[in-house]
Amino acid sequence: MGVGKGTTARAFAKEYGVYNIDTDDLIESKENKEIKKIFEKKGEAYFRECEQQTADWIEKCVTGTLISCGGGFYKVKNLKKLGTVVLLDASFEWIHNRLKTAKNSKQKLAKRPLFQDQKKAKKLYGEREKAYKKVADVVVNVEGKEMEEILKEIAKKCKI
Ligand SMILES: Nc1ncnc2c1ncn2[C@@H]1O[C@H](COP(=O)(O)OP(=O)(O)O)[C@@H](O)[C@H]1O
Ligand SMILES: O=C(O)C1=C[C@@H](OP(=O)(O)O)[C@@H](O)[C@H](O)C1
Repeated sequence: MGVGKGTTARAFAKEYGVYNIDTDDLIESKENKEIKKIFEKKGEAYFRECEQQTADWIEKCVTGTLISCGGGFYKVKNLKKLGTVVLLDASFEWIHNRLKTAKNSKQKLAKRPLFQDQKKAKKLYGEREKAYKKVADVVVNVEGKEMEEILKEIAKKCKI
């Protein structure tokens, strides 16, 4: 949540001339609702089902594409069948601080239902930290780094 998956994926796609898709965008489009509204109206469990359906579609239909995802997507059953898993890593405090001090920070926090309560968000981060590292093929620490450096590190570690 807020580490920069979407932004980095878009920058990477531009730099390396590949196509990229985002699982949250795909879900919003299919459901014709913003993520926030899906959580409000149908609940988190339903959203997780949407993520699994998206993962199933990716496994069946998508190749040669950079995919960014939501922070909970790592839980889909077939994650390791989808491709190289890149973890963008940063501390909770750093992520929270960047979101908090961003230009339209209210909006950025509001669109993330699981980031509404800072204590709960930190707890979730703590619970996921180990699991993220376990599923990742490649880990790139992004804290305090310029985008150019992040992109180079991803490309090098993924041998692109
Ligand atoms: N490398 C970066 N440098 C500066 N700001 C960034 C960078 N990556 C992301 N951001 C900012 O951080 C916020 C969260 O990024 P986003 O890509 O939406 O994260 P995620 O997809 O992981 O939730 C956005 O406001 C974005 O503009
Ligand atoms: O961490 C999570 O469980 C979620 C992260 C969000 O995406 P970002 O990681 O882009 O904020 C979005 O998928 C949804 O609000 C749930």
